[in-house]
Amino acid sequence: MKELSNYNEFSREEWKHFHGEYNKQAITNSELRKIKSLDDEISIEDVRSVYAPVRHLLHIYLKNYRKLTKLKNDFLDHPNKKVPFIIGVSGSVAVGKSTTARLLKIMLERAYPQYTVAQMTTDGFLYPSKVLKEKGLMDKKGFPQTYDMPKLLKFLSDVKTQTGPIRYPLYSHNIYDIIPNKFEEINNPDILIVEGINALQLTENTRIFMSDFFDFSIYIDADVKNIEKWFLDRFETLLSLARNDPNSYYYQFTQLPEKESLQMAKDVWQNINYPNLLNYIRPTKTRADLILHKSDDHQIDKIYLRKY
Ligand SMILES: Nc1ncnc2c1ncn2[C@@H]1O[C@H](COP(=O)(O)OP(=O)(O)O)[C@@H](O)[C@H]1O
Ligand SMILES: CC(C)(COP(=O)(O)O)[C@@H](O)C(=O)NCCC(=O)O
Repeated sequence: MKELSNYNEFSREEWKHFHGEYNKQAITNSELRKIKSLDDEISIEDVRSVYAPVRHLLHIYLKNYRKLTKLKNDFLDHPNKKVPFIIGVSGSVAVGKSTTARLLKIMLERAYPQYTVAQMTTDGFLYPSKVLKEKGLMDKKGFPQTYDMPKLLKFLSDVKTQTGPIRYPLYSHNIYDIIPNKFEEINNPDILIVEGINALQLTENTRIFMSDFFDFSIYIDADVKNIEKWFLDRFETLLSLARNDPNSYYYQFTQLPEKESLQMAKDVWQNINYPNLLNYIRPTKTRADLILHKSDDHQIDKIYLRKY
């Protein structure tokens, strides 16, 4: 069976017609500036042609989800309380998950001001460096065994079942570690977007998986050579931000000759992030409801929507 045979494939030309409100709720340049992570350049054209129909599709799923939740509660004679609709976003390190998640958040908030939308990354559930060092996993960061999955699954279960604020830990690329004693809160939003390389993975030794909590899932795909380039570009940006910041993890590399620091980043890609993509992330692609494939300039060139 072909890898994507259970998906309908669309070009951006075909996809852009898939909503009844083309050009309505258009996003402005100033709003776009808000969602940019580091040096990215999401094009207005992508927002109009690709992400606006995605937003519309998400709204269809959301309306259906709410209806079903209510009917189920009626059936059980339970009061109908709000349960967050969770969107999972997965894909390689540096493919643009957080940029996409932020864009979707802004677009959903703008189109549906009646909904509260929250967004977070699973990075905060990586074990702290101290624990990774003890386990000999420092050169495997991002691999499935480097995440505290029971804690992450408990967190998602709390989001679906509790009504008050729920805390979660934070990871910083700048210090390359979990930030000690720093937490963020999720407070019963209408929509929660969860992005992470592990979002669609099946966990060993648990009865449930992250995807059990997702009401819609997206995988961001691109050719490996492009992702590697984006990883290296981001590394350079992090390096230039760290030049005057001795507290940054990246500061040490600013002291090396440029050729050496770039080679080091290439090694990190080759020895950690690429094997992770090949063995643990890419195999989860066909679990997503929607696959967005990017071309070399980050523009989405193909869209795959799951048939069943
Ligand atoms: N649509 C885009 N256009 C241009 N650059 C982008 C886009 N999306 C991501 N990038 C860039 O690619 C790199 C990785 O993006 P990021 O969102 O941090 O990825 P992830 O969350 O998957 O690790 C960053 O340098 C970011 O600025
Ligand atoms: C923390 C991460 C696993 C998360 O991935 P991301 O948010 O970059 O998609 C990744 O950025 C990472 O640190 N990987 C380990 C190797 C490295 O890039 O330094």
